[in-house]
Amino acid sequence: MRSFSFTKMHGLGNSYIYVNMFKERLAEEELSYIAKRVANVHTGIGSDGLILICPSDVAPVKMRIFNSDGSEGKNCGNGLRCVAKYVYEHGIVQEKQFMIETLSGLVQARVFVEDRKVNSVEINMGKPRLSRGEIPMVGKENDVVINERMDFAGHTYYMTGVSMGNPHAVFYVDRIEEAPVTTLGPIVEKDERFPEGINVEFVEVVNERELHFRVWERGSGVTEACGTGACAAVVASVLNGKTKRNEETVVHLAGGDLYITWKENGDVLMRGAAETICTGVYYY
Ligand SMILES: N[C@@H](CCC[C@H](N)C(=O)O)C(=O)O
Repeated sequence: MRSFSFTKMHGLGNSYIYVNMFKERLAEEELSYIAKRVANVHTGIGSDGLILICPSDVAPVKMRIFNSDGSEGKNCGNGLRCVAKYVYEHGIVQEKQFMIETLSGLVQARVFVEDRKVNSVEINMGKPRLSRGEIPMVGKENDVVINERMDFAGHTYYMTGVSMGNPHAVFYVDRIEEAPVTTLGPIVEKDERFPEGINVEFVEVVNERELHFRVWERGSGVTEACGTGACAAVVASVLNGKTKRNEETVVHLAGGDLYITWKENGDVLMRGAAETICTGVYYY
């Protein structure tokens, strides 16, 4: 029987099993299988997926994220904050500001420390990518998708598309409690107009500085929070004239709040909590 040490962490209830690949060895061809196994709440540990904290050639650390269905994502906002907390608290980095490599590029992390513990983290997520080609979405490669009329399952909706290194479809609703997360979410996720699938976000605008938010994540379904999704929601809201550029917006997710600013220079800043739940050894 094989085993590895893990740490379970969460960002606003979006939980992953984190494995320190500076110490552990997992076979590349087994990663998808391991993600599915550990995520299972009955027969595994229970999580939204698996995150590997890996050595990098271009930064002090690299994050890889696998959803609970075993698919590999290219970015994860809540995961980045937890990785930043982990590497700082485990002495893998000594600075309070450092770069993290992801499959979609480099981001900058800044940890806020009290009594040697990281209590919140800010990530500069870089610039959103807005063209259909970048999201990716079928159609004219360079066109943006802002409040575009789209039909799903015979009904008409209006969608804004944003990539934060991973793809997001943002829909506005009048009341967040009535958002069709579990009905429309899976239909949009697998729609053939999104060749790599898509994360689906529902947003209620409270005012110019506050949004309510729920998510159906590609590869994991309903989760308590999605960091990249919350960034996409703020970018979409600026593009739709609902919130302001260069001003912090509070996004209320099911698991708590994130503070997000789409800066004048194009970068998106995301700030919020990162928590350790437990550590253990997993046998498989
Ligand atoms: N929960 C994450 C996003 C995880 C990956 C996503 N499901 C995808 O496949 O793109 C976040 O906090 O951003």
